[in-house]
This record gives sequence, structure tokens and C-alpha cells, in this order.
Amino acid sequence: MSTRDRYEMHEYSIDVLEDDSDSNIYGKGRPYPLYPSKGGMNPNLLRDIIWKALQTLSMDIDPIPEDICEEFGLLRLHRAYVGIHRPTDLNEADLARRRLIFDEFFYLQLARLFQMLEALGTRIEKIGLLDKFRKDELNTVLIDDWSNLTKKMLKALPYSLTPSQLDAVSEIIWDLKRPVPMNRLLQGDVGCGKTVVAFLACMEVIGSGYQAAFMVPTELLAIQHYEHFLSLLENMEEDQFKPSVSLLTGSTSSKQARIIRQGLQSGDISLVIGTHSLIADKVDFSALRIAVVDEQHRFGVIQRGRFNNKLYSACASLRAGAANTDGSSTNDAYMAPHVLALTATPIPRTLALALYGDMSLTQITDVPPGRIPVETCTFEGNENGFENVYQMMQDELQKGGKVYLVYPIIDESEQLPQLRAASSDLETIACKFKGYNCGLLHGRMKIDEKDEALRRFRSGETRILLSTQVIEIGVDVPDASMIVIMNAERFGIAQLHQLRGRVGRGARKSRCIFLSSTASGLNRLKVLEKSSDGFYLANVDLLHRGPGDLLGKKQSGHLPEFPVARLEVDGNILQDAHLAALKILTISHDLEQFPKLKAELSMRQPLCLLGD
Ligand SMILES: Nc1ncnc2c1ncn2[C@@H]1O[C@H](COP(=O)(O)OP(=O)(O)OP(=O)(O)O)[C@@H](O)[C@H]1O
Repeated sequence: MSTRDRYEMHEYSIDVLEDDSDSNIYGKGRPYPLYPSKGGMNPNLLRDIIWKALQTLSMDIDPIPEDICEEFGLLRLHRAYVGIHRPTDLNEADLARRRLIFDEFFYLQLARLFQMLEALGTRIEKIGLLDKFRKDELNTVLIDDWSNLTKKMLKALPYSLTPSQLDAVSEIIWDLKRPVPMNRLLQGDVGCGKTVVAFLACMEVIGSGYQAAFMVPTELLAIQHYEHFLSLLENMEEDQFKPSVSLLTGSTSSKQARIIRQGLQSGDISLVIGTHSLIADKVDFSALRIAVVDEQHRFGVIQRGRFNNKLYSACASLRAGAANTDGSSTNDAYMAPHVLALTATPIPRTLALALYGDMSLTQITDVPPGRIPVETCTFEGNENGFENVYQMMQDELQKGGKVYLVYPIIDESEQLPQLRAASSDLETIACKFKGYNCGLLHGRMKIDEKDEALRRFRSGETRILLSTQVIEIGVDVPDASMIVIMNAERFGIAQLHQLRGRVGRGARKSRCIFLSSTASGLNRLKVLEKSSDGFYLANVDLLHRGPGDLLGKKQSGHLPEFPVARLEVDGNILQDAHLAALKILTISHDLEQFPKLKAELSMRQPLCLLGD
């Protein structure tokens, strides 16, 4: 380690060889592991203890069947343990490491798929589900046999769908028609138009006489989607076909919430849009067929698990009831609802597989026509930098544009004097831009205040909106044309890309400015100037900051610790682990044929329904 003008050694360990004939294995040019000196324990002592333990280890400890190991080129577990601690050469050490990484991924995939299968009712559903995972071609079948209601909504849209949106709808509708519950992730970059695809999927099930639920992470987004859906219904011809839709959030009055719950139970309401209030115990559906989970990565695993549990247990009890009365327990009316999850965080493939190994993937790869790429600049947030930005804002406002200013905090903090704060900056900005009204939006405001702030910005009553990250998720004001992010060094690259996606959503040329309070933060931000490809940027984030920063705390908490594997670089092994898990479950859905594997799995991952 270099310290100013000299080098220092920290925490070193030296093995001294007596002479060339020294029988110490560490002297024979073989690689050997370095152990940490945790808790003051001498690494050499640890090495000896591990070596003694290895000598007593049974050869027959591998729960993974031999043919699977052979097929995927894996060392047997005993050899892997020996190979990682006492490799004869680097190749053996690498193979041993590969096997240990494989195990970390394999048990995760096996648990996800096993839980999924356990939750499904019939054997046909289980076979269908495994088939979908194994055969890629079964995930991309497009059909144009859409219900009348879906076609009517399509006609009512103020624009034509892009080719990729059309494919996504066709793929989803094909899946909706199968006798197996769909579990699909709809992924697409910011502003590509995922919402309308999900609306059309809801219309398809409503057209067949079922209900749909649309769960979003914030009340603001719930209101936005609700109003958007109502406006699409307004454009539809023939009143009698229009489905009834309701909004249910934490702010819905208790009287109104009761009426909505009754409507859902009786089947009078066909679509409900809401926040996690939708998973409250009191909410029951008469015939729920699809659950859409928007911005899926914003929900913690517990909330999503609860949602899934609710869906599965409701249909299981209906099925049981039917079996008691007429024995038709395989009737598809009692099938678990389809789940369509939407996400705008472009999750790199490896991570997607680790997180959503149990989901099929639909991707929207294009953006609506007429969009102009957002021009991106980074500045140091010193006096000069701010003067530049204020001038650019002035120009934008004079041309009739609307500007978001995004802050890392609401109020100034003595502990963090370098951070600009939304609330505290309101007066300064209002003084600087006298001819234009300013609004404020942050998480501590009541929902009707937030909604009002956004409504005023949307209508143009306010032209500058000072906000915190609350706008990051899904806020859609198509004619907003400039966004300035203060203290941009505080945000992850993927998050900044999401924030940038709040502009450039219409036909107006838009700009995004990142202000960094330190010159050293600028370099990291420059990558955003060069690329607007969300997938590329998410990979950059994954490589530099790891999955925790890319996904946020809630979701990365959903990922187990991987002591050996690194998601950033071990994607191929993860893919193999996924295939191996599918293979095992295809042979034995309940793992009864693999008792050792089942025992190992239950030690590593609790075998309960997701989220319990
Ligand atoms: N095919 C299309 N042509 C023109 N405009 C479209 C099209 N599809 C969607 N839009 C519009 O594009 C905007 C963004 O759509 P939407 O909010 O669904 O995007 P999104 O993918 O959910 O974005 P985000 O991930 O940022 O939430 C909306 O104003 C929507 O009306």
C-alpha cells in the first residue's frame, strides 16, 4: 500500500521455507488460499482447522445428482471443498470455485421455482409452467386474437402502438389464454409506454368477464394511472362496454373504501388501481384474473410475497370449495391469477435471473415515434456552474418550457451543509425567476397536496417544480422539457437515468443537467452524457456499485448474500444453475425423488410461500 512517499505492508503473513526439500505444501509452487484473520484468529490456525475438518469429510456429501454434475461440468462437492482449500493447481482452484458459486445460485433458483410450483394447484399447471421456462419459443408466441373490449381500447388510444408495444400485448394476451397462471416481467426503458400495454392486458381479462387489479408503489402514481385510464375510457365508443374502475389507496375515505371493497366482492368493479392497500386483508375479489404490479422493484419482497400469497390462497380456497360441491377442481375459473410485473429499472440479465428466475420476460425495445434524445450536461455546482444552469433555465422558460429541479433532501441540514434542499431553495428560485410560478413536491406533503402540486405543473400554472426523488417513479408530464439534478453525485447512475426519463416524454426537445458539488464526482456522471441506454447504464452501476445500489435497499435485501459468487461477472454460472434447477423439478415437481436435495434446500432456504 502506498502512503505518501513510501510503501507500507499491512496484515501480512510470511511462510518461510527451510530449503528446496521442504515438504511444506506451500513451497511446491502450488496455489494456496489466504484466510482472513477474523476476530484476531491466526490465519494459519484457521488453515489447520479447515484441513483437519476436510480429512473427516465424507466423500458422499453431494446432494446434487451425479448426472447433473456431469452435464454441467461440475466437480463433486467433496472435491470442490478440497480443491478450494488445497488445490493442486490454479485450474483445480478455479473449478472448485465454480462449483461453490454454482451451489449459491442453484439453491436460490431451485427454491424460487419450487415455491412457485407448490403454489400452483394442478399438475397441468405445473407442467405448463416448467415447459414455459424450458422452451424459449413458448415465451414469444404472438397472437392477434384479442377480445372486442381490448380492440375497442386500442382504437380509443390517441396514438398507434409501436411495433414493440404491439408484440408485448400479443405475447401477454397469448399467455393470458393459457391454462397456466402467467408470471411475467414487462421490462422497458423509461417512458417507453409500458402502462398502456398493461392496461390492454387488463382489458383482455375484463373482456372475458374477470377482474383486474393494478398495484403501484405510490399514491401519486395510482392517481396518475387512474386518471389516465379514465381518459382512455372516455374516448371509447359504446358506453355499455366500458368497465367500471375504482381507485383505492391509503387516503381513500373509510366509507368510500368500504363501497369499493363491496364492489370488488360482488364483481361490480372490474378494475381497481391502488397502492399496497390492495393487499389489505379486508379486500376480496369475486373473480380476479390478473394482478399488475407496477415498478415492481419498488415493492419489498414481503409486500410482493403477500400479494402473491393472497392471490394463490384465495384461488386455492375457491378451488377447494368447488371440489367439495361439484368436483371440478381443475376448472380454470379457479386458477391462480396471472401476474404481470412492470419495471423501468433496466435490470441486467444476470441480476434479472437472480431476482426473477421464476418469471418470463417481455421487453419493449423501442420508444414512441417523434421522441428526441435528451441533451445531457454535467457541471460542477460552483458559482459558475449555477450561473450557467440558471441561464439555461431562463432560456428554456422563455421558450415556453417547464423545468423540474430535483434535490436530495427536503430541508437544509447542518450535518450535510453541501446538500441543496428543495424546501429551503424555494424562495431563492422564486426570486430568481420572478415571472414564473414555482411549485414544491416532496414526500412529507399530504397526498392531495402532492397531487395538486403535480396538477398545477401539468396544467402549466407552475412552470418550475422543486422536488425530491418522489418524481423518479413513473411521473408523466409529457411537455416537461428540462430537469436539473442537484448534488447528482449522491445518486446512483441507474437512478439518475430514471430521473432524466422524466423529460423527453413528448415531442419537445429536452435537456437534463447534472450538478455535482465536487469536481471529483463529475467523471462518474460523464457516462450519462455519452449514453442514454438504460441497460448499458445499469450494467455500469452493477459493476461499480454492486446490486445493492442499483436496486435500492428494499430489493437488494431480497437477494441473499453470495459469499463466493459475484453477480457482476458470474452470469454464465447463474444461467447454468437455472437450467439445472428446471431439470431437477421437471423430473420431480415436489423433489420427492431427491430427498438429499430437498433436505439441503430446506436448510438453505425456508420452504414456505414467497414472502412468508
Ligand atoms: N405508442 C405511443 N405513441 C405515443 N405516445 C405514447 C405511446 N405509448 C405511450 N405513449 C405516451 O408516452 C408517455 C410515457 O408512457 P408511460 O408512462 O406508459 O411510460 P412508462 O414506460 O411507464 O415510463 P416510466 O418507466 O417512466 O414510468 C405517456 O405520456 C404515454 O401516453
